[in-house]
Amino acid sequence: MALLQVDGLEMRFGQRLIQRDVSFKVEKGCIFAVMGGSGCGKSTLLKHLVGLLRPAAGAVQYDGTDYWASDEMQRNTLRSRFGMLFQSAALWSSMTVLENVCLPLARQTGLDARQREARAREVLEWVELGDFTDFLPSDLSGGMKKRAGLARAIAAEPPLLFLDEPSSGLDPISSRRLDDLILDIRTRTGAAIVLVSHELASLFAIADDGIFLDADSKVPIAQGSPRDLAERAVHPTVHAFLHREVPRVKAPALPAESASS
Ligand SMILES: Nc1ncnc2c1ncn2[C@@H]1O[C@H](COP(=O)(O)OP(=O)(O)OP(=O)(O)O)[C@@H](O)[C@H]1O
Repeated sequence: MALLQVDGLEMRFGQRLIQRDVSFKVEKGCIFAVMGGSGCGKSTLLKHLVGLLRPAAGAVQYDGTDYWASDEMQRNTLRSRFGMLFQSAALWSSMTVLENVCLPLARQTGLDARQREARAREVLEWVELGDFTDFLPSDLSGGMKKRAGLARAIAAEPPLLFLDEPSSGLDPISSRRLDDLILDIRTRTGAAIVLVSHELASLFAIADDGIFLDADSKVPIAQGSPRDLAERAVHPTVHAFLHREVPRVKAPALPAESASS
């Protein structure tokens, strides 16, 4: 049974359709990419996957349990199995890095205070922030904030990790380090990771599978690993995105008089 299964998901804001007919599965240990141009609905999909938005139609299941068919207590249990890194890293500004990482451990595990601190320090070592545990988020660089956010997301070893553009705003070297870190986290924890990203190098390096959402037709237009799609996708939008090309558009016909002159 898939860790995450999405069937016929339809996403709307009021009457406005964002995407429909979204279906896919994510197995344990898979890194799954949500791809597509700006505004196609990638972040909105992630919010549906973590229970922040309710689908207009369709179902999201975790280990066979339908999220929206569950009662509030079951949903809380399901949510406790997710780790999330939002684009902004969303750290608590008045708490130190260590306190930020301890917080989900208090909510999601039965560890006592001493065990929580030991675990938080261990995870901060993984993301190379072991020397910055007492810093406030405002004293960290953008890349360090992302790594602190990642440490917080993985501290409780959730089986499912959702990352919204983890490498946005990072220089190429920091971005590459973050890719290595994500692969390392998958190896260490066995988590399935659902990732929204525009970074082609990162998508090719780490994603095993994925879905491509199209802003024009408002349906997914390709499924597979970014590497495979780059080689075989025939849809011009997918091809252009993965080869960093400007999509070919039909040239407008010239007015009859200028065409003849
Ligand atoms: N809370 C909201 N209310 C109404 N419309 C929204 C809301 N959030 C997002 N949208 C709209 O939904 C569409 C998809 O937005 P979303 O942020 O999911 O796109 P995206 O693919 O993640 O874009 P980007 O790559 O630029 O971050 C956009 O047209 C956006 O304006």
